Amino acid sequence: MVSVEWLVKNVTYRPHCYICFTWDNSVRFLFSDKQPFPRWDCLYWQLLEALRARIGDPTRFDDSLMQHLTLFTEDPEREYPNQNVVWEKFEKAFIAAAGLITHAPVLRDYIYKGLEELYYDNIMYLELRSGLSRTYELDGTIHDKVWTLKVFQEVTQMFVQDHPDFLGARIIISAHRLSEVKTVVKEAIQLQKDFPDVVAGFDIVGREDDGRTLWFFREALSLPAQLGATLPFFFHAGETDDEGSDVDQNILDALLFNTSRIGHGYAIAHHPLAKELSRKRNIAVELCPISNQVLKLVSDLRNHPAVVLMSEGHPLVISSDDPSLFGTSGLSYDFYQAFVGIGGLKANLGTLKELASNSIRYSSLPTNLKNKLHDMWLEKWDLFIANNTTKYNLE
Ligand SMILES: O=c1[nH]cnc2c1ncn2[C@@H]1O[C@H](CO)[C@@H](O)[C@H]1O
Repeated sequence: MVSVEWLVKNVTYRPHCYICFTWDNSVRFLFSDKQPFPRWDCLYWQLLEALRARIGDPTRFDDSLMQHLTLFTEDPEREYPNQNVVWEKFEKAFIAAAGLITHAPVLRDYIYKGLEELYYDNIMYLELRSGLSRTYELDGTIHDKVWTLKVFQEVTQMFVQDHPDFLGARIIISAHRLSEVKTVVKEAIQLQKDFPDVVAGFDIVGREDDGRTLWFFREALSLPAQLGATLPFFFHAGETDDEGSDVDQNILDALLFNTSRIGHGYAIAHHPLAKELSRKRNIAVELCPISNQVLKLVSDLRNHPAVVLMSEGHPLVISSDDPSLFGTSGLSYDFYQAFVGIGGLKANLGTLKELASNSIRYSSLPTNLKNKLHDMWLEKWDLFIANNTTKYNLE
């Protein structure tokens, strides 16, 4: 969520930060008040402060750290020849960042800073997918998910106090498809009950193509209904061009499990029944145009199925997926790509207005807050148009 520039230039310069270079050319970070013990993936931890004092060119070193935390490369065609290679690097970057972000004092600053970056891009409300990782203190004390969720709630409230035109933020609790999904569903049910204002729902994340299907998790996903609990689903589904495979069925299963939105939904184009269901039930597809290009799902946006969805008036919203890993921040970059690349020559101001309005319409907010947010946004929109009619020739 937060730019890697901040992670490297601010967070890694804080005291007690250790680094380790792994055998598979990745890095790990750990804050500790004593020399950390070797781990299976990390034999030798070095205090960053001491390491930086020894090396000649700290700027180059910091640049190399940033490269570990993003997908940026000078030569993407050569470095990432296919989806497998780029996904491997992608997951490594998440693991590298985790050591920094899950340090309890950093997490507080990180959430605040993340909201700030969105706020500077005129974003007024956030729905964030998060695994709610456990967090750790300098002495090794571990906090559980409840603690992490409370911190998210506290920091968000603080941010809203400081920025009254920001409405708030909610979390979609996300389980990695390689994890114990059933356990996470049970936890999520409880957290949704205890924090109904903060927990929007549940999702399963991680690479879809070589992972377990939604159908594989059917028992876990039936739990909320069986227990009479509220746990709206916001499934990633159809982030694949692997037509006809088991994972290609996820999109239909997501709908049959009553998903509230569909993350990516790239595969929807060749499932007419799923497309019809999604349209009829008014289930929006979350487009992530930059993610789809960087992670090599599509090389040219004009070939993105959303080109057709948009011209059919299918419910669509824009999402940035993992902005800092793609070297972007906020949402404007993705709006731009959707506008120019997917909307094409027929896109106009009305396209942008519809997409922005959809963000609110298809959010998980209760109706009264949705209306409030929509009014707040419309006022800003009208003011912008009024002030810029001549400048941008908006007539
Ligand atoms: O676009 C995506 N599709 C599926 N999974 C994703 C995407 N972006 C991030 N993650 C997953 O979220 C985890 C971090 O919490 C990562 O491990 C990654 O697998």
